[in-house]
Amino acid sequence: MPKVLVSDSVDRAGIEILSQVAQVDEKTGLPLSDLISIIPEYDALMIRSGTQVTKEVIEAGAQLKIIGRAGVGVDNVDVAAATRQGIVVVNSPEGNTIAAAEHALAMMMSLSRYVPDANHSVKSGDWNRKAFIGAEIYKKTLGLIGLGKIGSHVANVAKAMGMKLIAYDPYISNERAEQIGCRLVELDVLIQEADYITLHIPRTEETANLINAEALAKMKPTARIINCARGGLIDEAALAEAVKEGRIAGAALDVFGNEPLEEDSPLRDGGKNLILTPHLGASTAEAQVNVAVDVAEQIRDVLLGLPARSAVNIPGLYPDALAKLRPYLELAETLGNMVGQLAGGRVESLTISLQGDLANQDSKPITIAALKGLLTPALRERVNYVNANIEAKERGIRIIEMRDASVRDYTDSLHLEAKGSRGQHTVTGALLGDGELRITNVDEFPVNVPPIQHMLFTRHRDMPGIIGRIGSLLGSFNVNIASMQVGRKIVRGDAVMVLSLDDPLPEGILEEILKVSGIRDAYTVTM
Ligand SMILES: NC(=O)c1ccc[n+]([C@@H]2O[C@H](COP(=O)([O-])OP(=O)(O)OC[C@H]3O[C@@H](n4cnc5c(N)ncnc54)[C@H](O)[C@@H]3O)[C@@H](O)[C@H]2O)c1
Ligand SMILES: O=C(O)CC[C@@H](O)C(=O)O
Repeated sequence: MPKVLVSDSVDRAGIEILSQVAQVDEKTGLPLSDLISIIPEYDALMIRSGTQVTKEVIEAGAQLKIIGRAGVGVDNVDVAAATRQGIVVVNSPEGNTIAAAEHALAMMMSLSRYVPDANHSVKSGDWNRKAFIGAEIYKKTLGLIGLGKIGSHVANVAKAMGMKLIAYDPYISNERAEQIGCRLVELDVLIQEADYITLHIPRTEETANLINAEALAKMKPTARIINCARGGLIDEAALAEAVKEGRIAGAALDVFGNEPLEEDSPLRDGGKNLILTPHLGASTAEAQVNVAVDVAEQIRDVLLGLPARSAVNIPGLYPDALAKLRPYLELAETLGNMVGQLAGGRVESLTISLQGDLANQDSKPITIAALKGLLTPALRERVNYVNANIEAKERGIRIIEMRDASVRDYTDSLHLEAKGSRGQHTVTGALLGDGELRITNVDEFPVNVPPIQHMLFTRHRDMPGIIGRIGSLLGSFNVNIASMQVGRKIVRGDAVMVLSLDDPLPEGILEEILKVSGIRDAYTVTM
């Protein structure tokens, strides 16, 4: 009988499902070293946010077939290490949507009417009605940062309560926002116009510290901000100061940069205008049953040799088909991610061309993998092989599939073309004999580079000195170049440069690159 380790507390409904097919051991609060020493015995691991599934845990889990996260965020799992080892990582992308949305709404109402402090005051023997004069939310403007599943539900409820809605989400179409009754605006406008700001975005390189001291300074003095999404989106020290000094009216946080929140965090001294909860967004009886059942069913299915429905890293295919397709899926996902970033946020269409021998393969999983890659910068772990198609359709992305067996530059290659806010861009990639990925063409210019985490692409005029100038500029910002490739069709004509970098590009450098004579465009791509 297979063995499942449940290392965080999950609802009994999940344990009962697992017990039908496996021996289930519940061992919560294990130190990392203990987890590493016992994990080799297990076929599956079920967690919430309390267990850190590091590379070491995954490498020790020689028998592991699946890691199930009873919740959305897989930030506590090294997904790349799991994928390399062929371990399926599954989550429950929707099981706690309503719970998290309702918590954000509860925070908004509590902030407006000082519910926590008023409650505390009565319980301490006081009857002070003057200290708690609140504000109405009716006819106030709610600014939603992120209009995905949770943001949309918050918007619908807030609309019914008479609020005006504005939203900032660079990956959502105007049509979708209109359906929800929201006006899409730029971030700066939202920050300056909203009476309430609520965040419903993942934490990514792009969103880390999105609400910093500068943004807080632009908010209305009567405005209140709520974060029930992820820690690290708001500068906590700057927020504590802004609330303390009355530069904004209040803040409510459920999530923090470090959890549990540090004892000496300045947020703890925020008074009645700062409400803190210990990451309770998903903590409803209903959500806990939903996520436990959703994930336990997937673990059961994978242990029985069936596909998982919400795999974050590997699509829901039968194991044999999956083993054959996996390298192409990785290629498609990488190219999708890359072409989406080159095309800019709001992608209108994606054309996927299967070339050479690949033209004879089942295109569906490859298209889904490309869409998953395309949507990953926006949705992170919320996009998976199951929902990528639906998410793309909801965003109004037109998908075109093509096959051309006659293209024979490589045995098989994949060509993606995306049209977005920065125009039309293309990327082609292939698998080398050893299974290594190669980008073989960018914007129809031939190159030969392996994809890596930090990359810089330029469009420029092929002319003497340009490569040296870009190299020196990166050097002056202390950015190390791992490799560099130039692709051109004719000498001294149009060209592309692809630089693989050891370090992320610091702020401001793109503007400097664009000033270099001969450079027409420059884009960063982070994988
Ligand atoms: N507090 C909790 O317990 C709890 C519970 C569930 C979910 N969450 C978190 O809530 C967040 C939102 O979840 P969801 O289910 O709505 O996710 P979702 O994927 O459905 O929506 C996220 C939205 O953010 C948008 N987005 C991405 N990058 C952006 C950017 N730079 N600027 C503006 N918008 C951007 C995306 O386009 C998308 O529409 C996630 O971080 C999730 O982990 C927290
Ligand atoms: O309560 C939890 O397990 C975390 C909930 C939430 O942040 C999630 O990512 O699903």
